[in-house]
Amino acid sequence: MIKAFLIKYGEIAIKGKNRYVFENYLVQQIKIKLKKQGEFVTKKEQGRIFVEAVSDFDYEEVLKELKKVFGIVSICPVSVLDDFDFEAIKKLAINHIEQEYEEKNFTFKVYARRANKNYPLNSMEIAKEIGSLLLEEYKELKVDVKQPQEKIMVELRNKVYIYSKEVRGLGGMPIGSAGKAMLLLSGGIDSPVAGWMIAKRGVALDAVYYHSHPYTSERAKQKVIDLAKQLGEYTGRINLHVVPFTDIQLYIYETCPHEELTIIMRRVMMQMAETIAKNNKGLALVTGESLGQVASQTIQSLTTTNAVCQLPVFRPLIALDKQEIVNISEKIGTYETSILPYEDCCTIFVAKHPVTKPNLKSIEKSERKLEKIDVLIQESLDQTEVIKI
Ligand SMILES: Nc1ncnc2c1ncn2[C@@H]1O[C@H](COP(=O)(O)OP(=O)(O)OP(=O)(O)O)[C@@H](O)[C@H]1O
Repeated sequence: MIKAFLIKYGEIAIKGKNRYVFENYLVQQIKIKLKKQGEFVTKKEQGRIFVEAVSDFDYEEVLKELKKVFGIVSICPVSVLDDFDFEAIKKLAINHIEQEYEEKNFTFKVYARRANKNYPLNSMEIAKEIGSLLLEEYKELKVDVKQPQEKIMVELRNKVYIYSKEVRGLGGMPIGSAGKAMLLLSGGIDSPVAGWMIAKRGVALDAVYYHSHPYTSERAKQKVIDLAKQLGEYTGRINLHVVPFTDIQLYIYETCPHEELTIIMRRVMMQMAETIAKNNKGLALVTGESLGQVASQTIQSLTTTNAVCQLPVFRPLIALDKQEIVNISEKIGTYETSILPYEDCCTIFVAKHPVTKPNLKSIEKSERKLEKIDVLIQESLDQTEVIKI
């Protein structure tokens, strides 16, 4: 049975002197992901990562987990041997084909590499010997040196490795290698996708959700928790900050011109997210905004929102169409939850004709009427519930 995997990574390999830092993050993420799958030895080995099971494990489940680790470009199930005796290597090759292929009727080419140049056979000879062996053993196999369906890799390094299948990983950078950010997570389609995209660049995530009970229900909150869990499958631990937002929203509603509600509310959200981020080592904010999607997502609106933030605001969906966002959300598994029909606080207090080109000065003028806002913000931050996902 296959008990090991060779993990290949792309972008990390072109890092300079601090490449090892990124490799360490990747090893750490793999270890975290496989924790519940059994016992594994995970270590760096010559520009790749080698994962070997030392207990029983579920092959499909382990592959599924590894396919959710950012930084991995491909996963090769590998047959491994400590014995360099060529007869033993031949047996390993047969074993490998037996385990990896039900139908043995493909074209193939053997590629060999050896680290020890004193080994009695050179790479060409190893490839030739193993190729002839496979042809002899499986009558339906054919060699195709130009466009083989299967590439059989035989590598003699510190151990003997034989692999032939490469399962594609997600790519990107390992979580944590690019710091941490605070995701503004609503129950919609967009923000989970935005979080996933930023996490793919190596950013660990915390999340904040503004909950306007009783205008938004417990089910709306549960939906956000479920989305955070689905996102957590890729990002690892997320601290979800559930901020009570009703009093703030009502106060803005009573005090400010209704056409400015959305933009003022958004500025308060960003301001609070920034405070929570700064208290939790967050280096940036992330939102699911996409240019032109709604009134609060025009260039003028985004500029007005940015004006209240010191931290950088990442909007990875800014140039994506709705369908492109939907496609990603289906791929990462958040779509079905996102389309559940529970209300969001932004949609409840929305004006009929919101400003689409807000002017910062007039927004600030309206905000000056919000004399109690600092007190309300502080109360709401004090009552924030932190859910560990
Ligand atoms: N209740 C909320 N809690 C936390 N963040 C929110 C909330 N509502 C909106 N946001 C943030 O503001 C962004 C824009 O929200 P808006 O409702 O305008 O757009 P949207 O396109 O419907 O986004 P989404 O699909 O993510 O809900 C969201 O992507 C999210 O990052």
